[in-house]
Parts: sequence; C-alpha cells; structure tokens
Amino acid sequence: MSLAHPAAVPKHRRSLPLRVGTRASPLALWQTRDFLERVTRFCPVLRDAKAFEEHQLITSGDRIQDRKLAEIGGKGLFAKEIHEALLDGRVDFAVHSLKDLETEMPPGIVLACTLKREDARDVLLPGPALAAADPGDPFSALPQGAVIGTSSVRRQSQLLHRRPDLNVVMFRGNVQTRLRKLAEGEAAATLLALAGLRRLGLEPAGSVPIDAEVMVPAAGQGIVGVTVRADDTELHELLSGIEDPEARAVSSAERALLAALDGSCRTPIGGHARVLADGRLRLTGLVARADGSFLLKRSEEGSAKDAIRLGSELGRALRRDSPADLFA
Ligand SMILES: NCc1[nH]cc(CCC(=O)O)c1CC(=O)O
Repeated sequence: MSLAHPAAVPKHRRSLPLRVGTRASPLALWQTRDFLERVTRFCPVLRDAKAFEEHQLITSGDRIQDRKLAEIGGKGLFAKEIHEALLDGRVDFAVHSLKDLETEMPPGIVLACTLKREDARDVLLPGPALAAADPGDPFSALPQGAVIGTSSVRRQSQLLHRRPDLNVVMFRGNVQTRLRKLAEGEAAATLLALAGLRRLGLEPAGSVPIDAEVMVPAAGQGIVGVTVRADDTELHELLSGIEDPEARAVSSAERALLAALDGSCRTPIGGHARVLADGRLRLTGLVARADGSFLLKRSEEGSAKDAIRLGSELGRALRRDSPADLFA
C-alpha cells in the first residue's frame, strides 16, 4: 500500500503495518495513540485498522525505580532501548516525551517531528492533609518544614531556593504511582508536569500551575517528539507533515540551551521558550545547585529563525556565570 498523501508523494511503496515503538506507561501509550490518530487524520490511506502495530518497549528508566534519575544516568535511559529497536529495524518510528530525549540524537536517528505543545508548566499538587495552595504564591502557602515528594533535581533546587526549610523526599514511578504516594500521605505535596496529568485526565482539583518563569520547566516539557531512522526518507517526509513549527522553534531553543550547558545529569537545569506577540522567542534558562544554595536564572529574546543560536548563547552565558563544579 502506498503512503500517498497531499504533502509528500512517496517515491516507492512500502508494506504496512508501520511499527511504532513506545514505552509502556499509561502516559506513553496515550501519547503514542494520540499521535497515531493525528497521522491518520493527515494521511487517510493509513486509516486502516491494521496500518500500525504498537511495540511496547521496556527501557532502563522504567526498570530502575528506586533511585533518582540523576544518579542512574539521566534522561537518555528512557530512550536507549527504543533507539536500539529503531536502529535494529524492529520498529519504524517511535514516540517520546521530548524532555526524556537526549539533546543529540544517536547517529542514524533523527527527530522527524515535534507536536503542538501541551501546557509546559509544572503543577503543585497538595496532598489530602494540606489546604489547597494559594494560586498567587504556591510556595509560601506550604507549611514550615513540609515534606515534598519529587525526584527531579530541577524541581527540588527551585523549591529549596525559595523555601530552604522544606524537606524533599524521593518520589519516582509513573504519574499514577506518584499520585498514589501523595494520596497515602508519603508527602504533603508533589510537583508534576501539567502536560502529563492533563493528557491522562488526572488534573486534580486544588492543583496549582506555577508560572514557567517562577518554576522553570525542563527543556521540551509538554512536547511529544517522534524519531525515525535518518535513511528512511519516505517515513521522515510523512511524519514531518504533522510537525508543529512553533513547537520546533521553542524546543530547538530549549534543547540548544541544555546542550550548551552540558551539565552532568545531576545538574539542575531548566529551559523554557515561548513565542511573543511579535513572533520573537523569549527563552528563560536556569542553572542551580540541587540544594538550592545557588540558582541562576536569565531570559533573552531573539528571532525564532535563530532559535538554536538563542539557546546556545544563553546556555553559554549561564555556564560562564555559574560555579565550574556544576559542569564537572
Ligand atoms: N520524566 C517523566 C515524564 N516525562 C514526561 C512527563 C510529562 C509529559 C511531558 O512533559 O510532556 C513526565 C512526568 C512528569 O515529569 O511529571
């Protein structure tokens, strides 16, 4: 069956089904199935029930649940096995949370498209024992010494910088697991990505989104990215048809910032770009120490066409003005 569609007429025919690689968490599956629906809308020839085959892959990040990501080697762990399946030809493309993808793709793999961003903000979720947080100032509403569950050094550092009295405890596992721990009182509150909660329909009452310049999100947070083999030009062309140019611009700036900072995965780093009314980009970058004792945050504006340069330059400036040991 041919993949003919309005934007790209394929040069040759390939056989269906197309095999999509995905993690097996409820969020990953939601994102993958949502993506397939979008492709199908864009390319009606794929509306066949058998056009796609879902391959659920277990990654190292899924297997190791008892340690901080920062300690076990960071974000690449959610993608390594998926990249391998792609390079081995076991799958044809793969759907990822962009924030879990390393800034530089392994040789032979390209980021074929980035999808429209869901809300990039982190959200503060108070547990049952806590009154709803004050939307005006979510941090100061937390009681003295409160226990906050998170295993993200980025969230931890920003919290502790504002509230050194808080006690941060490790919270890992998928979104549902963390919500269960919160309900069982393992922490008074937790912080999660709003995007994941919203996609799963789990955005609880009383949760407070925190402005992205107050709690700087992770680069790529809220954006789904799709990878393909670099030599599969036909599929690359098809997938890039549903690219969201704004998501590409903001994520390019954020990921270039992250790459320029080249922190070890233990370094708390945040990056968030948005498009201003005049079409320019505003990028905010953050570097901190995990205990919050050092925190540097800066914003720059620039042309969306130069998103990568904007990110690299802000990243280099932040690096220059931070203690060298953060980048060991
Ligand atoms: N690290 C896990 C992860 N990867 C992507 C998301 C949320 C969805 C997104 O950012 O697109 C989450 C959960 C979280 O951080 O709360």
